[in-house]
Amino acid sequence: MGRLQKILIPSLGLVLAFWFYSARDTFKPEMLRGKRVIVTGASTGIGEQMAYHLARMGSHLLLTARTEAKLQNVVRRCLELGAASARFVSGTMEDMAFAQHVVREAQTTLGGLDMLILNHVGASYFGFFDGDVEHVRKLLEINFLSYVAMTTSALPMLKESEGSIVVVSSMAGKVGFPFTVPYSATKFALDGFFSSLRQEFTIQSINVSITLCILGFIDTERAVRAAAEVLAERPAPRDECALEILKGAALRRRELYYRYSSTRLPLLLRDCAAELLDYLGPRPSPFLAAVAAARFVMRWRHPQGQSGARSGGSVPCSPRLAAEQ
Ligand SMILES: NC(=O)C1=CN([C@@H]2O[C@H](COP(=O)(O)OP(=O)(O)OC[C@H]3O[C@@H](n4cnc5c(N)ncnc54)[C@H](OP(=O)(O)O)[C@@H]3O)[C@@H](O)[C@H]2O)C=CC1
Ligand SMILES: CC(C)CCC[C@@H](C)[C@H]1CC[C@H]2[C@@H]3C(=O)C=C4C[C@@H](O)CC[C@]4(C)[C@H]3CC[C@]12C
Repeated sequence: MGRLQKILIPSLGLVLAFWFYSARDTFKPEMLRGKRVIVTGASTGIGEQMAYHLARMGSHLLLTARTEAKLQNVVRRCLELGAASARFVSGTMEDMAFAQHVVREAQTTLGGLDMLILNHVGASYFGFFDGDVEHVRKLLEINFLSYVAMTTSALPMLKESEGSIVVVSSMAGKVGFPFTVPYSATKFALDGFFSSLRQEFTIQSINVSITLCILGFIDTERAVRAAAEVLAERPAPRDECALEILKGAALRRRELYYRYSSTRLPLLLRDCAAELLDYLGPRPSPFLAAVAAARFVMRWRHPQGQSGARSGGSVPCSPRLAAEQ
């Protein structure tokens, strides 16, 4: 009886705590109706899918990316799907002045902002770190500094609306993963900045939520092109991923994990047995990695039609694949 009490009561407590914590509120699409939302990196991939979901929910959309022609199509589709309004601004997030300009557009065209979704990501390579420091700097500007610049400019509007910031990050921003060294560094930086900022908001009673999204492998074109040959894991669907991000944002969650089994569960292991995770965890299948490396060497020797490898400075035996545009 004594042993039963010792095990049963704490277990029951844990189950109740988990149930209470995970079922606090439920998402309803009306939560996003009429909301004024910026989505960055909205010309393709997860950002494009978020724009379509928001359009169906009746939000006002301001979309951005570099490629005008793609943005035009996404805006047209958003209007067909029922967006309250949809427009775009095209430009590069390498330029902090452009990042700030997008936020000013929300002020002038939407009269304010309820949600800032930071999702864009600059092109990088999927292969061994090649020592290119300039590439790391440029990627930090696109994937990290522009997020900081947009947040800073948008804060007065977000304070006014008691709105939300959504930061799209990755498992590679929580654990070290081979072949994504520069990318991973930029995602870790996001966690440091936004998790600290969230604490300051709490101390200052600033009612702006920050949702950090920890994603696993998703089936967007660029990710599949870059990594599907090397990774044993099957990518998760981008439209479902986009909806989960929006649900987490609307419910003002601090972090969200998609998919849970390939993100939250390995992270629990990281926190209690980091070396075990290094050994077991985010590691490509050795067989697939060898096949990819062999294919890479073939392409490197016969570069016709090859799109992935950069000329000069790259390590010939690295499985650098077509992650660059
Ligand atoms: N797919 C995956 O497996 C995973 C993705 N993630 C994260 O999800 C987010 C979306 O990823 P995903 O949809 O796969 O990415 P995509 O490569 O499909 O899309 C990236 C978007 O960013 C835009 N972009 C690229 N460079 C710039 C730039 N210099 N300035 C402005 N915009 C730019 C692109 O448009 P354009 O080229 O027109 O500028 C595009 O709209 C990213 O933050 C990524 O890190 C996280 C984990 C896994
Ligand atoms: C602990 C393990 C069970 C989970 C491992 C998850 C691994 C396989 C997942 C987590 C994050 C994923 C990468 C990512 O975030 C974004 C990109 C950019 C894209 O252009 C090319 C693909 C790439 C590198 C993804 C590759 C697969 C990664 C490493």
